[in-house]
Amino acid sequence: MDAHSDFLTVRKQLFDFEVAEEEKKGNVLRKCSAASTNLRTIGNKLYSSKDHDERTHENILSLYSESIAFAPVDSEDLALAYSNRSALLLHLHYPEKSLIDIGKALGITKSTYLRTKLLSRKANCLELIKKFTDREDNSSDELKIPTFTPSKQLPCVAECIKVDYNEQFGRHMVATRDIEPGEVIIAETGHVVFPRGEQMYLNCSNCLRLAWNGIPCDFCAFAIFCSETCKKEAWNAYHDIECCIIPYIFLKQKDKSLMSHVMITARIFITAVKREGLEHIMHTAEAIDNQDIHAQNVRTSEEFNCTKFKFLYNLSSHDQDIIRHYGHVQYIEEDYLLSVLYKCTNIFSTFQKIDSDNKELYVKIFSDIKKIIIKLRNIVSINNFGYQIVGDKDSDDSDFDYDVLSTNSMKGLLFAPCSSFISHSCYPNVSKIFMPKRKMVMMTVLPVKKGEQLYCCYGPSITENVQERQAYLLKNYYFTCECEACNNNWTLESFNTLPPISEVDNFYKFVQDFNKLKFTRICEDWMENWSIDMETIKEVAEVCKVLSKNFKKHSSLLYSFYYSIFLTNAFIHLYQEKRHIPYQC
Ligand SMILES: C[S@@+](CC[C@H](N)C(=O)[O-])C[C@H]1O[C@@H](n2cnc3c(N)ncnc32)[C@H](O)[C@@H]1O
Repeated sequence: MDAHSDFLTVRKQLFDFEVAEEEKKGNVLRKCSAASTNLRTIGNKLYSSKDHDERTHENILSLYSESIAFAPVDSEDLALAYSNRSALLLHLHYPEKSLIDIGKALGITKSTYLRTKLLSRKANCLELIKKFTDREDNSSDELKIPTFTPSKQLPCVAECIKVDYNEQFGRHMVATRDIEPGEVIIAETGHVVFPRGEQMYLNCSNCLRLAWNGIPCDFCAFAIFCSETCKKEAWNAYHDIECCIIPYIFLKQKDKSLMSHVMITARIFITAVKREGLEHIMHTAEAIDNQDIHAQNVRTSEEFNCTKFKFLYNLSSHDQDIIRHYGHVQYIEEDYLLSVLYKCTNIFSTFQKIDSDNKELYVKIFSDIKKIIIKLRNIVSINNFGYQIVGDKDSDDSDFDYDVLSTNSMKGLLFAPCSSFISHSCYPNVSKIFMPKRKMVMMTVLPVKKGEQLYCCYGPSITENVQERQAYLLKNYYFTCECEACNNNWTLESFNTLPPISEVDNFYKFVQDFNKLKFTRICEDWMENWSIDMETIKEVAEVCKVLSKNFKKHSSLLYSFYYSIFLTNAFIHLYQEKRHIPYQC
């Protein structure tokens, strides 16, 4: 193709897209009273239905918050949506949260009828506050996790860890001393997050915190924030630009599960352009793309700055593997992202002025930008973390779901670039938890010897067979797993096949030691009360040591695995953000 036809293709791609078309088709893209009323009405229907459970409460909250997001600024619709959400919050016995929404509604409405209703609800709230304050909200920011001395290489990583490189795993994390189980090794505040499709109006768009009193963006209808601070932070970092494109991305992206990937890509790109300037990031990208693979992987400590584009653009992207898997299908998303950014924002203003006679330059610039967006999208695919939370115990006593991998408990995606240097293992020695304000914390759940690699679990573990887990990792992360468990064909079943007693060197001594540790009491206590504290964790660690001292390698692996699961659950129980939407009302 010659430069002229390239130029025509680029122009067509950038200009043929007519945003108004979507609205002509009746798709709601902006704040709109009718859409807000509609959402409120659906919420009201659910609210007045007979049976409420946790899921119903969650749906009503989401619908009222969505109605708030669609209501035009300072409109009666906005007042009504806040008013309805205040009714739900009072219904859930959250009088203090209800008062916040009542205040917002009173500040807007001109209707005497609504004011009277709101004032009467306010009196009910105050009455209830006299009896008790809001139920405990477990999404506190102040949960204290054990701290560590930061490494010089990466400040969010403990000094007992360094980033290393080899051909087999690429960059990975290695222990620089023996590490005990239970040590915190990484505490990173994610660079950006994006909520999962159906969670968009429940959780803060900027930090993923459950937004009981979510406040809307003043311009678009596609973001809810947990506080004015998050709203401002998002606006300054990326939302001023994102706000103009998000409706179109939302409409175009049929597969809502991919929406978060595209939006995280957009946020990384916008944030980088705002911080470092478009020309600068284009030069950086070109320099990195032209480096040989060794130079790309071995970095100096000065270059480990997680907020810098140079660092982000250097993460693993498996570009060639992705093309092999998906062909060019994925590029449609990036074309679209580029075209809405061009059409609806001034992010490319430096280049938009280029004289269209300089066709070659025009084509080069936009194909270079497209290349950057494609690579960022691939980086997001490989390096994102699913931000998980756990339900609260009393939401369903009989059937408490601790399945932390369940997608139901996933709020959205978190992009935490430093933590993504850690490799995967199906028998991991590190576990991760998610805390408010985009924080992800990793801690060891098995002993790690100096020089050993640290591994967390990207999804599958030895509870699945080797073929299944390898297929999952190849499909989602484009690698054939070379962890110890896969190399040795380990599964839980293969551990279970050995008769434990024949494995013990001195059975009676072992039984004596074991009984001293009252392991059964610990397990019973845990199952009944979920009461795990640091003392219990230490006791279980002792059990683990006795087991590994007395058992030969194979059997001790089984116990170590159970121990690591115990510790993982203990940490989740102690520290991870919990979703407590009451199931009773
Ligand atoms: C999130 S990145 C980890 C950091 C990456 N090694 C780097 O150099 O940037 C995931 C990639 O690391 C490599 N990797 C991680 N765990 C692995 C494993 N168990 N076996 C083989 N490769 C692995 C794969 O290339 C995978 O796509």
